[in-house]
Amino acid sequence: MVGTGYVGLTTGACLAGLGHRVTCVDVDQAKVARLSAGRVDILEPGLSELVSRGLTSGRLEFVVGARDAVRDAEAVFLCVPTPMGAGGSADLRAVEAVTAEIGDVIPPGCALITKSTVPVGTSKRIQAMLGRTDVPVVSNPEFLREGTAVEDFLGPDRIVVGSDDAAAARWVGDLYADLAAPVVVADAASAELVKYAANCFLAMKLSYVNSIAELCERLGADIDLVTEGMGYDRRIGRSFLKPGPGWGGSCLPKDTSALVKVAESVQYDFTLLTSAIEENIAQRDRIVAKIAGAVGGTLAGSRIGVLGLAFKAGTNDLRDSPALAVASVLGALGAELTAYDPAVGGHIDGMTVVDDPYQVAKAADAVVVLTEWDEFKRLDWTYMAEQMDGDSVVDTRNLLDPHQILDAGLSWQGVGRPRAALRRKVAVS
Ligand SMILES: NC(=O)c1ccc[n+]([C@@H]2O[C@H](COP(=O)([O-])OP(=O)(O)OC[C@H]3O[C@@H](n4cnc5c(N)ncnc54)[C@H](O)[C@@H]3O)[C@@H](O)[C@H]2O)c1
Ligand SMILES: O=c1ccn([C@@H]2O[C@H](COP(=O)(O)OP(=O)(O)O[C@H]3O[C@H](CO)[C@@H](O)[C@H](O)[C@H]3O)[C@@H](O)[C@H]2O)c(=O)[nH]1
Repeated sequence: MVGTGYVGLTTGACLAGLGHRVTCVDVDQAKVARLSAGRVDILEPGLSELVSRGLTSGRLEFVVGARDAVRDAEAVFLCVPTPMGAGGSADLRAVEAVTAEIGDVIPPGCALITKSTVPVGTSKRIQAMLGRTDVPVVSNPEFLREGTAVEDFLGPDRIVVGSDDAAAARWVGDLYADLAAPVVVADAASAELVKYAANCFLAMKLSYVNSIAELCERLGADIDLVTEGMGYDRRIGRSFLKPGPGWGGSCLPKDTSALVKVAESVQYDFTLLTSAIEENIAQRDRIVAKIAGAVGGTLAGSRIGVLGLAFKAGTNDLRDSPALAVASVLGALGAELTAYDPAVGGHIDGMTVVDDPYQVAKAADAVVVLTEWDEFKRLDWTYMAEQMDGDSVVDTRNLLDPHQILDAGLSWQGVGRPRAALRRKVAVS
């Protein structure tokens, strides 16, 4: 397993738990030392336990240096980063570096598997770089979500394996036999495209929901009721319908951008997807405007309490966090920010990060919810109101019970929920 991040560590620890012998490799020596001592830095329920069990059983080990690690491997998984590169395409330097590092020492017959998200054509490129016909290259994209990585890995909706060597693809699919998930066996290009097609579909779904939320505000409808009504249609589904400050995280932004670039490379103008990306920026700007409105129109000199910094609840990952993006625009426009996130501490430029949620309310003109942590629902909002100078609460995740906020003497604004929508929700039977 090359790369011990969200994907590599989860895959390694889970496969060890399923009985495989796994060596996890990273270039980060300090991380390897921590992991070898059983210390996991990321917030992933169940992962520490799996790592400890793997270490104790001897089925899991952590090392620096891929060359030695792959010498007697039957399968090598590439789980290294593929961030957004200059110009918006996927940056494949880590994938290529590992391929170059191990290319001449992978044993014949060993499958080289891309679990990293890589553009269509990467399997072919790796095969060409290897210059070997005795090492099949297989695409096996990963669909786990951060915050539920172990649960998602062990209970996937599907496994996708793709290669121009069909037998190798099926062999990789068999590694997951214990997971009882449907296995889609494909050619390499199709498997690589599944990953982008899925992530970009999710991003488009969210941009669509955020657009409908905007319409709700302008038309006096309630997005919670609209999405509830939509979600019962099994063709649409109930999940991924929550409006918010925009979608983010380490995957959706870079993967949407990369697919636009892939489309450009074959002269296809993917306007549906570029619109979804533009809509995501517009959503962030509308949220900033809403917050500005809540402090009287001028952010300069205002004091804003920020609840939530992570890109979604359940993770301490700040990569491409919409919460941080909104906060940084507020800061750039002159607002003074005090922020709290249950999973994030330390210094962040442009704001004071505190470790007590009530401190964000101190002398604040407005308090803004940017990440949907359940903990914020349980705050004593009467006490929050007493701490504040102003009375505005902007709930960009529609997380709080508006009635509780109003009862505390504060004003409440959500997303796609005009004030008229504060009436009781219509029950669906
Ligand atoms: N994070 C997710 O939820 C998720 C889900 C599915 C797919 N993916 C994809 O999986 C890939 C990895 O993502 P991640 O979030 O796990 O990354 P990450 O940043 O959490 O971890 C990557 C790890 O790879 C290590 N690394 C970098 N270069 C290396 C090299 N040359 N040799 C060995 N190790 C090296 C880094 O030190 C780091 O520990 C990306 O392509 C991503 O798009 C991520
Ligand atoms: O109803 C919703 C659901 C999500 N989001 C936002 O969308 C973003 C992405 O959320 P999520 O998809 O849960 O995060 P990730 O952990 O990045 O997972 C995505 O990206 C991974 C990396 O490719 C894939 O493996 C997963 O299948 C895919 O869901 C976050 O900012 C969320 O706050 C909403 O605003 N409303």
